[in-house]
Amino acid sequence: MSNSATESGRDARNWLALSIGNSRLHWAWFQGEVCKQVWHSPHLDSAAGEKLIHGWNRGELWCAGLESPGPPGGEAIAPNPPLWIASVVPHQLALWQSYGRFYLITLEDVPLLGLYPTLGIDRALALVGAARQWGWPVLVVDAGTALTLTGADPEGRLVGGAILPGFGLQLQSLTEKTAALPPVTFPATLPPRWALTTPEAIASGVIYGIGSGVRDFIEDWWQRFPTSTVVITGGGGEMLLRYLQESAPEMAKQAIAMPDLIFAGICYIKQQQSG
Ligand SMILES: Nc1ncnc2c1ncn2[C@@H]1O[C@H](COP(=O)(O)OP(=O)(O)OP(=O)(O)O)[C@@H](O)[C@H]1O
Ligand SMILES: CC(C)(CO)[C@@H](O)C(=O)NCCC(=O)O
Ligand SMILES: [K+]
Repeated sequence: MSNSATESGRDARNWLALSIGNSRLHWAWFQGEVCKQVWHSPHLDSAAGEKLIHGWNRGELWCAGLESPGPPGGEAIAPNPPLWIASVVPHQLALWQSYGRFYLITLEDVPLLGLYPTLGIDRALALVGAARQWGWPVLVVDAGTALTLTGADPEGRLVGGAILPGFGLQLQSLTEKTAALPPVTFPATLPPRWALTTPEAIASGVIYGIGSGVRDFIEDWWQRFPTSTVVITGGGGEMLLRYLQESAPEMAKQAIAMPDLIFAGICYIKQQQSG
């Protein structure tokens, strides 16, 4: 095979996945089924989105001339990549609809039994992404802006789940709705449970509060499905695992961290649709 044929073969297999979350955009660059790179960017305004699409349409390397979004290191990506999108934020979705190779993933595309119509597509995709690797039954804990638990039974039927404010949102709401509580940045390590400063007391309340809640949900899940895999994902996933390692080491050993779980789900759906 000539060099250029190899090149174009590789380029044809290039595609992008975009998961539009409530706080950020999550991007992945794929070649076929191989995820080459994952990165995150802020939500874009329409000018930034149009600039990016304009570049793609002109056949420019997709990240050319843009500071964001673009993969760290700025590796070359083929022009006009198909863009597979999952969104839980309608106004951010509108931006991408003018792009010619735009594919929107909806609940109808997800082969999961017992779905309810307003279930978040991110939750559905995380579930099938986890099951593809670990099988059913499976429980996904996604520590994003909202923290969600989503479980499915041995037949791949949604059992249900729960939604609560995530780490960042809990910290932020305390600051915003009280007079005396200062902004607290997300700590890198577990705070002391019995804190003697205000910032640590806030961090303790939020982290041990969320952590023990999640632990209780997992215990309940294992009562129902003792062999189920538990997968932890989302920006707050590391903190959650740190909590479990300290407070419930046996549980932590059995929990699997998959930071890029949503992309496993998107890749699976794309494959199904591409035949
Ligand atoms: N350095 C950090 N500062 C603040 N929050 C952090 C930090 N690291 C992790 N987090 C936590 O992770 C969350 C971000 O996780 P993730 O990237 O999954 O979600 P997101 O982008 O906020 O959410 P979504 O996907 O819902 O937009 C924050 O809301 C917070 O709970
Ligand atoms: C819960 C979030 C915000 C998590 O990203 C998202 O999945 C969503 O908007 N869900 C819709 C409601 C539901 O899942 O029942
Ligand atoms: K979210």
